[in-house]
Amino acid sequence: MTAQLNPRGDVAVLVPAAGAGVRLGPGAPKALRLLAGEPLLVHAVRRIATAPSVHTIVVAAPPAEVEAVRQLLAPIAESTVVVGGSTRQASVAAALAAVPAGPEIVLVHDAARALIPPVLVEAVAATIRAGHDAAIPVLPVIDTVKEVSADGVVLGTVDRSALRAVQTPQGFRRAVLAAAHASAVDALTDDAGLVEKQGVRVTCVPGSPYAMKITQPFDLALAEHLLATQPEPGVA
Ligand SMILES: Nc1ccn([C@@H]2O[C@H](COP(=O)(O)OP(=O)(O)OP(=O)(O)O)[C@@H](O)[C@H]2O)c(=O)n1
Ligand SMILES: C[C@](O)(CO)[C@H](O)COP(=O)(O)O
Repeated sequence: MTAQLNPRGDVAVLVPAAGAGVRLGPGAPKALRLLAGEPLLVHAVRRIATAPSVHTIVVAAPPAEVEAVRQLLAPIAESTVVVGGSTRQASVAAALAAVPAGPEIVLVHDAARALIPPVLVEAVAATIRAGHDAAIPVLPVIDTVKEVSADGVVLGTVDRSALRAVQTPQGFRRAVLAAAHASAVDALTDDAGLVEKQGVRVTCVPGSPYAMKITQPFDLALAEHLLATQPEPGVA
């Protein structure tokens, strides 16, 4: 049954899903690759739609797949599907432009992070609601990190105590994200990077291992295993 979003919710979630998935190997665009028999995008949107604050979902789809994505998501959740861009940043900008008047909190969530726990959506949104301009989920870096030269020689060991691995959903006050995209010059890998360039303070919240990004074949295998053996508590 199609999930109805909360008409009194204050959160719009943008889902960039237009990437090719080159690192996953040959095949369909990554958001349409199957995980436990369903496209990654379906997993992500179904979980986002479960979060009680979500008012709007806008998906940026691969240009050749816009109609297919509309049909795919119709039975899952109310959503708007727009044409994605040639970079992640362009896809987010296209989705942002389609957010209707109303939600003042905007989250950006990668379709590639298909196992997103709805509680993480709520935690990031709550941080913005509490008065922060921008919030990102992070995890500690658990490996020793080295700086290495182009020819593979160690230059030094980095102090990892201040390093964090960054996930999505990244959350913003709507006006802050809009201003950052309007002023963007270079393509950056995440939206927090754009608002940092505007001098905006970005607050960290605890991330989740389930919000892992499916990038390489190993990640897809891991996600399959997690779904089969250790599904996130509270997620069907
Ligand atoms: N032009 C693009 C590129 C990426 N994305 C989205 O941004 C998210 C994060 O990107 P990543 O996981 O790195 O996906 P790809 O760019 O598809 O990966 P690759 O670099 O392996 O091709 C993904 O949900 C992807 O679909 C997008 O909407 N538009
Ligand atoms: C937004 C992101 O998922 C945060 O970790 C990441 O920056 C996407 O970048 P990628 O280079 O496309 O993996």
